Amino acid sequence: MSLLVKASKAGRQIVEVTPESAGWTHVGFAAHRLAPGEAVELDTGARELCIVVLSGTVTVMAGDQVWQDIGGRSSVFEERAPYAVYVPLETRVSVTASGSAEVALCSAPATTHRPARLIEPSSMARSVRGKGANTRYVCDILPQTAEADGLLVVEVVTPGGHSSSYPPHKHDSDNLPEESSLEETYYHRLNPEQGFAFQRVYTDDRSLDEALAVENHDVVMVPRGYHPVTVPYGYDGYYLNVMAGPKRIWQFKNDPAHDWLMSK
Ligand SMILES: O=C(O)C[C@@H](O)[C@H](O)C(=O)CO
Repeated sequence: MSLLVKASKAGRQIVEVTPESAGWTHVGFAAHRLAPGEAVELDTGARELCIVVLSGTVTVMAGDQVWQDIGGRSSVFEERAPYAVYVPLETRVSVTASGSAEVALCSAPATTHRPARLIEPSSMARSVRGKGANTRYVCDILPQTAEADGLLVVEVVTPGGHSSSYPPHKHDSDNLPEESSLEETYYHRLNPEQGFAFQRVYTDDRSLDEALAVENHDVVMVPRGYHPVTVPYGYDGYYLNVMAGPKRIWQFKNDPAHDWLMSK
């Protein structure tokens, strides 16, 4: 099975990964393009959900709570954090677009009945990582310091000609404090949209070693292994990461072969 999930060019649902389709246990991801007035409705069931308003403006209803006209980014490449909503398990949800909108639905198994909440852009830490052609821009949407059962959500902009998730790192061994075990999805966007990027997913023994050409809206599933990204000159890359695993801690290990880059 390829780790690349191609996006649908038309229709409301752009792409979807479920634990069943991925053959794993925790992470669920879907992206939807909504026309004005169009809605996506669901019941969270046994999962918690983080709705990320990637672009446009939407109204979110979760149980008896409503957040009217949240969002406002014209594109994921606009230099500002998104609005997001955390929704606990067993909750009826609707997301209705005010104008054209793109939303991400990020989910993981949950057991705690905590209140639904708006996650304001002002509460999200934005940081710059790396140097030179490894510089990238990170926004922590639902980090491990924020309440949730299992979900971690982060977005990253990689300028054209740069690498990110690099030096290559992995988090596939439940071996804290050295490393945690987290499944992960990458929802890729390119600007301009005809661009492409590359992501490699590989393990130390190379029993898994896939080099994937990703286009706008494609998802890469990372069940295990190192997972660096490079974006060619002329195009900027964006991805939204969803991670979850047995413990809600992001503790990664760099590939020893490339760890020297940290002190370059
Ligand atoms: O540092 C980066 O370039 C982004 C990565 O941390 C990315 O969020 C990831 O790989 C998470 O495991």
